[in-house]
Amino acid sequence: MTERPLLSVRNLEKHYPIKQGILSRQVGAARAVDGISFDIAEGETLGLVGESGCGKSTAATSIIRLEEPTGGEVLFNGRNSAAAKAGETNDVTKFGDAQLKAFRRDAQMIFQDPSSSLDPRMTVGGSVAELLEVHGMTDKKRRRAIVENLLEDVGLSADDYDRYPHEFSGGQKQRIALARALVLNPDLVVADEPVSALDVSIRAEILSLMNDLQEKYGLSMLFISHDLSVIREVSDRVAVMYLGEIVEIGDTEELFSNPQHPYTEALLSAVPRPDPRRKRDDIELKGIVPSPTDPPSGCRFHTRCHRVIQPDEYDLEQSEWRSLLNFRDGVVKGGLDVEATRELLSTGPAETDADAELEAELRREYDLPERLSDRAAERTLGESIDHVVAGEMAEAREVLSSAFVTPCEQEAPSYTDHGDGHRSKCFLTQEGGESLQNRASVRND
Ligand SMILES: Nc1ncnc2c1ncn2[C@@H]1O[C@H](COP(=O)(O)OP(=O)(O)OP(=O)(O)O)[C@@H](O)[C@H]1O
Repeated sequence: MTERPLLSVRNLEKHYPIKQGILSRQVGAARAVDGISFDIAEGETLGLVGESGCGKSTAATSIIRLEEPTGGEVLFNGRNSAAAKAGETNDVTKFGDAQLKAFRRDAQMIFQDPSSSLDPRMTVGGSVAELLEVHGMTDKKRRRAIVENLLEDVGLSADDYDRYPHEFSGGQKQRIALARALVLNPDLVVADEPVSALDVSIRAEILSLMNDLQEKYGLSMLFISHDLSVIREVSDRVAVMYLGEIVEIGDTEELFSNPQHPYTEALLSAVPRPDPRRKRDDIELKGIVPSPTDPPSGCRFHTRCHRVIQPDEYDLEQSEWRSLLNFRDGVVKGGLDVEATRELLSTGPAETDADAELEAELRREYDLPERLSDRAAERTLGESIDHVVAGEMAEAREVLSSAFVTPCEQEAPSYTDHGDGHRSKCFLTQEGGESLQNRASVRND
């Protein structure tokens, strides 16, 4: 690793305004990327992983300045981007037109759909060579020679120069997109889900080609995927993103073998195992990713976390505590439709006790046992369910939101350093310094 990283992203933000009314007044913001920081060294691949909607693509397009970031810095030390020129900024977010043009040589992007970067009316060679022309190469023969060479480098043939995109398969089109990304000899390639749209049989070929090209061209890469197996294969380091934030970052093998954030742990538990007979505790990530327009308070993952912290006064099974918070949120945030549940039950046998049946159904719906293992918590839960059954929702909300509060929602955790650049953002490892592996494993049965 050289002293100065090729790319340093610092507190990068992209907030989309939410407007309403005829005057289009701004009423809020979608915090798609909300203060992310990382470095990418020369020749290094950083994998960026997370569920759909967590902000990966927005991070990519903001870094490359296809969209204007709303905050933070993107410090870039590429060959042509003027960083070397005394007195000029190396912050991409502040680049003027000339610097931006140079940056567009140094930093290239590859998208999930290769067709998006290919003009169907141009030969593939023409659309790759076009970039050389735009950046000042006037010699047509030279352009053709360079592109023919490159087509061979990406596993196509020089003869493919005069063919059109529709004559190629998806995998071949992604090879052409790679040639297009590489023709200006960039320092950085940002690849956003480059193999997700391809047949599984083709994926391995393209990934291995990308690995080879990276070595040959000495590229740095930001590789985005929702698929941890793909990320593991290509990345030197991995950043895990959740709802606009990076919750964990570290060397690939370290992060995979010793995850420090419950979200990473849950993502890893969903990766297919080489040997399915090997026992492992599957962690089911329940619920959808909350909206970046209204992210949860404190730790953003607390609404789904299987390790969400209990207050000292209770001694509940961890899964009970999770269910209790889900029930609380259902009542408090209005996700629970008591009348619909009651109506559904009213089709059952007439002689059953409707209120008792409703209580049982609510407990079933939220995976709450007949009785919680903690007596005080059970008393409070019982009281709140009585209110719900009686239709006293305000009272139920009051009881639940004052009795069941997790420290995880009260303030945001800061990063804990686990050594060698491995950092995570969770109270569990922050407070005791104890690793997740040393804690009792948590299962969702
Ligand atoms: N132009 C926009 N205006 C408002 N919100 C947006 C806009 N573009 C994206 N978002 C929101 O920002 C969040 C992050 O989206 P983004 O596409 O970056 O996520 P992602 O992790 O790349 O997901 P995917 O893998 O599905 O593309 C989403 O909630 C999305 O709805």
